[in-house]
Amino acid sequence: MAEKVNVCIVGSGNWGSAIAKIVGANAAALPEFEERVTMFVYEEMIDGKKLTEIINETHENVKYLKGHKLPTNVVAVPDLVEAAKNADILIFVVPHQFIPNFCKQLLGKIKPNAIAISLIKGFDKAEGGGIDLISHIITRHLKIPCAVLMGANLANEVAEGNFCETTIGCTDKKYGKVLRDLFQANHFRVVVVEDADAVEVCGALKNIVACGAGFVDGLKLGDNTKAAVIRLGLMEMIRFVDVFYPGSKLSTFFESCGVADLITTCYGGRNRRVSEAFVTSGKTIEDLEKEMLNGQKLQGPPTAEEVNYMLKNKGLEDKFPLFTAIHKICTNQLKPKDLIDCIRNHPEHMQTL
Ligand SMILES: NC(=O)C1=CN([C@@H]2O[C@H](COP(=O)(O)OP(=O)(O)OC[C@H]3O[C@@H](n4cnc5c(N)ncnc54)[C@H](O)[C@@H]3O)[C@@H](O)[C@H]2O)C=CC1
Ligand SMILES: O=C(CO)COP(=O)(O)O
Repeated sequence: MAEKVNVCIVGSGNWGSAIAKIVGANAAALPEFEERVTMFVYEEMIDGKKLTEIINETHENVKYLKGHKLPTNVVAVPDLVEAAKNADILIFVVPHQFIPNFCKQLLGKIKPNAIAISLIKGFDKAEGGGIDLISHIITRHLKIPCAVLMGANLANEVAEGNFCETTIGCTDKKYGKVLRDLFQANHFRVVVVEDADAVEVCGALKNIVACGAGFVDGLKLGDNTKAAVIRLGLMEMIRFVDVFYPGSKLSTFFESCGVADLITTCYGGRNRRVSEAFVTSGKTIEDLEKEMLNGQKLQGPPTAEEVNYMLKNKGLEDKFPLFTAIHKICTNQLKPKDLIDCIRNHPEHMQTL
């Protein structure tokens, strides 16, 4: 690591902006970091003015995190390579569907000894019928190590300064300290574990379950049904990690990235909210995303699609009936009311005595 560690935040949406509050404050306060933090902002016009200019003048991301001041040492940069080129630590925090394109743009343009950390929840479809973890895509394209940070971290609540926990998954212990220093705050407590793949998979999969929780809310089936969906979702998450990421630890599910993130997203997240409206309004998920989220992006429906792509290819759809039903509801192959029939005879109910 450089004498003064340079940090770049790649992304400036709802979570990107909330984490910029913490990272910016830590970079300003801690001697190991360079004070100036660059933040790549996907440029757009807001009432005739560039978003980067608004952020640099008012220190507020008025579109994605209204009402919160960013530290003045966080500098919005509209050019991705310009923002990232001097960074020793690259924090990736963009909706997951954009990451392959970002990696292409950064290839050969960053410091060769930089490290990355991904806050992105989602997968990408891989050739051969499987899926890729976002951190693996970053490492493969940019040839740098990539840790992950996932947890029960609804961005607006983190920005408010309400207490929460998070999990950093980092296979190389030597980066654990600098990453914890960069993210830890009084209200944002970091636990570092080595089981990085499982941490990342938890973060991605819970967004699918949150859609199921939203359907249950929209159908007004009550809290017991929602608890069943959350429990079966957790069991499918554990089975998924068991099947596709063997060697991972069950204990990882008890970190913030596991059960805690599953709960918070199934009660307070965007995926839940839009999925509820999908049932009650009869509109499409794409239309509701535009109407309700003002440019923010849903991760659950595309993640359900990516997971289904792999399960279908491997003939495993029936082993994951909840994930499968949620994907089929999102894509109108099933009606929301069919959800319960799909999970009534879940493999979890078939345990022999
Ligand atoms: N918002 C939250 O509460 C949390 C989000 N996350 C995860 O963090 C990741 C990023 O989420 P958010 O920061 O909330 O993003 P967001 O949902 O607010 O998405 C908007 C961002 O996408 C950018 N964008 C839109 N179109 C684009 C394009 N064509 N190319 C590149 N960028 C484009 C926008 O400029 C904006 O920065 C996601 O994987 C999400 O699951 C994780 C924890 C909490
Ligand atoms: O990941 C999140 C909380 O940890 C945010 O979930 P949503 O994208 O559903 O809002």
